[in-house]
Amino acid sequence: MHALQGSLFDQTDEIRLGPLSPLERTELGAGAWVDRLPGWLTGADALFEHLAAEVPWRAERRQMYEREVEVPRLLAFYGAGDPLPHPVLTEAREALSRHYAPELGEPFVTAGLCLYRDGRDSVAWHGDRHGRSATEDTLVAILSVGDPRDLVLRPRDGGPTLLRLPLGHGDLVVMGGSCQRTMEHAVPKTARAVGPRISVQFRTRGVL
Ligand SMILES: O=C(O)CCC(=O)C(=O)O
Ligand SMILES: [Fe+2]
Repeated sequence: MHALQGSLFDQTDEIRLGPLSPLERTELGAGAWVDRLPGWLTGADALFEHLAAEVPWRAERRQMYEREVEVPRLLAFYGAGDPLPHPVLTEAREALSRHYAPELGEPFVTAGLCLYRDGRDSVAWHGDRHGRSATEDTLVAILSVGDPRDLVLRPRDGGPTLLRLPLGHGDLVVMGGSCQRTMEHAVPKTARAVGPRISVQFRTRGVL
């Protein structure tokens, strides 16, 4: 794993969330949208180091045709009521639940964590469509720390990539509306020399 290159913009060790008011929405069509707030969290490098060391990361294996292959990223999952691995993540979940309550009508309850060790780690095109999000609109909020990696979005029924969002160092992105059903997202592999990134995804009950 590459060493994390500390961001010039994030030389503080104090781990702190800013206000959510500067969130900016991009409509993607067919009821899908994305909200963005770069640098929501300051002290992101310190949070990265804490999570990289303290979270019980698991390598998962997945059946691919005849072979079992390693999923190219490390994972951890915190269900409803599980204590999160840093108090600022609880704060983040609560702030997001408050901010989106009028639109979402329910709180964020779970946290999925992914560690992309280097540019060979990735996640393929998919929607978070297990459970209720297969048929209902939902919100998935992602807080990223570590070196930025691109989250890319395209329509599910074909068509070019509509958005390429570099996410790292405390950036927040929220996928909403029909996004998980009408769009797909991915974090592609990259040949660039990138350091590790951790993504924290907050979801509602029964959405995976
Ligand atoms: O790395 C990310 O921010 C995206 C992860 C993702 O799409 C997923 O785990 O469902
Ligand atoms: Fe996803």
